[in-house]
Order: sequence, then C-alpha cells, then structure tokens
Amino acid sequence: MSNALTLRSVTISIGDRRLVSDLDLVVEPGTVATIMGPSGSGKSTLISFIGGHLEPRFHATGKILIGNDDVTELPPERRGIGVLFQDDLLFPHLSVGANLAFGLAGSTAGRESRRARITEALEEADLSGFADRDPATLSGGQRARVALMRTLLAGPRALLLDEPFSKLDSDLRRDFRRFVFGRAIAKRLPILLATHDFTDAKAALGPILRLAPL
Ligand SMILES: Nc1ncnc2c1ncn2[C@@H]1O[C@H](COP(=O)(O)OP(=O)(O)OP(=O)(O)O)[C@@H](O)[C@H]1O
Repeated sequence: MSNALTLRSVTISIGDRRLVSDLDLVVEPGTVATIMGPSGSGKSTLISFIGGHLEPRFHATGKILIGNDDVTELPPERRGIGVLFQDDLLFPHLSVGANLAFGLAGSTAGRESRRARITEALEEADLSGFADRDPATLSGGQRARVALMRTLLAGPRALLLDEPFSKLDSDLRRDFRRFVFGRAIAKRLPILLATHDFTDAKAALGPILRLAPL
C-alpha cells in the first residue's frame, strides 16, 4: 500500500483571515515537500493541523490521509505522524537513552527489544555509547539527531518538520538536513518540511508550496 501523505481541500482560517485556502497536496513516500512562506503566513498552523494539534481558535476543513487511511478525526497519537519542531528539546533531567525511550512509549515490545532498538538508533545517529549521557553534554547537532531518532522510534508513517534546522548554524544545518532527509527517505516516509529558508527547500528537491504573506 502506498504510504503517501495526502491533503484534500484543506482550508484553515482564524477569524475572518484565511491562512490556507483549498490546498491539495500529495507527498509521496521517500520524498520531501516544502511549505514556504514568511513569518505568520501559517506554516506552523498547517503542520499543527496535520499532526492533530491545531488550537481550537482556528477553523479547519478538509481531509488528511496516510495511504488510504483518513486520519483527519483521529487524536495525534493515533495518526502515525511524527512531528519534529524547531524547539524539540530533550528532557534535560533524563539521559539520552531515557529520552529515546519516550519514542517507544506506545510500543508493546519487551525490555530487551526496546534496549536493542535504542542502541540501534544511537548507532544510526553516530552516537554509539551515548545512552547514559546527560543531554547538556551534547552539541546542538547531536541533540538534534537524538530528537529526530526519538521521533522515528515511534514508527511514524509520515514525518512533519517545522523549521527543525533554524537554530543550527549553516554547516550544522546542512549536515543535520542531510541526516534527516537521509533517514526519513531510507524509511520511505513522506516528509513535509515547513521553512522560510530557500536553501532548505532547494535541498528537499520535492514540490514547494508557498503560503501567501499577510
Ligand atoms: N488569536 C488570533 N487571532 C488572530 N490571528 C491569530 C491568532 N492566533 C494566531 N493568529 C495568526 O495566525 C497566524 C499563524 O501563524 P503561524 O505560526 O502558523 O505562521 P508561521 O508561518 O509558522 O510563522 P513563523 O515562520 O513565524 O513560525 C499568524 O499570522 C498569527 O498572527
């Protein structure tokens, strides 16, 4: 079954202001589509709607599908959609491994198998041996990789990225961008990236959708 992320006729308004108007979009598995637009144009609002976190003051209509499944009315935890935010901070009082364990919160796997998956995730993030480290002792790029792996450990069917690179300086930004796209593409996830940065959009290679300025 195709695991495309599909938006059908999505319209989002607040008061009498329309942020997103009758949007149709298909993001194929293993590709990255980009939503661009200036600050306040509604990028984060659209990501929140797809992830199931839209605040009730917004009014939204339209459908969200993953593969053939209509997830529009499902609560966030049942949509199978992973979201990585700009401020995706790790819990500072927990080790890196314990942070990663949050990605497995919904899993029924036993203790050993969870431990093995966390070890594998650390290897994938080039952070082998970091399980017991305090997040404060990691670099910004390392923390960002842990946050991504935590999101992926939950086994999402689609990945939404809300400006996840914007706090990183340009070299780290490029490296982390490659890492995120590489991991998600290898897992054949459809990816939707919200950014105001044209370099991010160009690197994504997929369709670019522009939200209108205010
Ligand atoms: N209570 C409200 N009344 C009117 N407008 C609101 C209200 N709450 C939010 N908005 C508007 O909704 C829009 C939502 O913007 P959103 O955060 O989705 O934009 P963005 O493109 O992600 O911006 P940024 O790049 O700065 O994160 C903003 O223009 C904001 O002013």
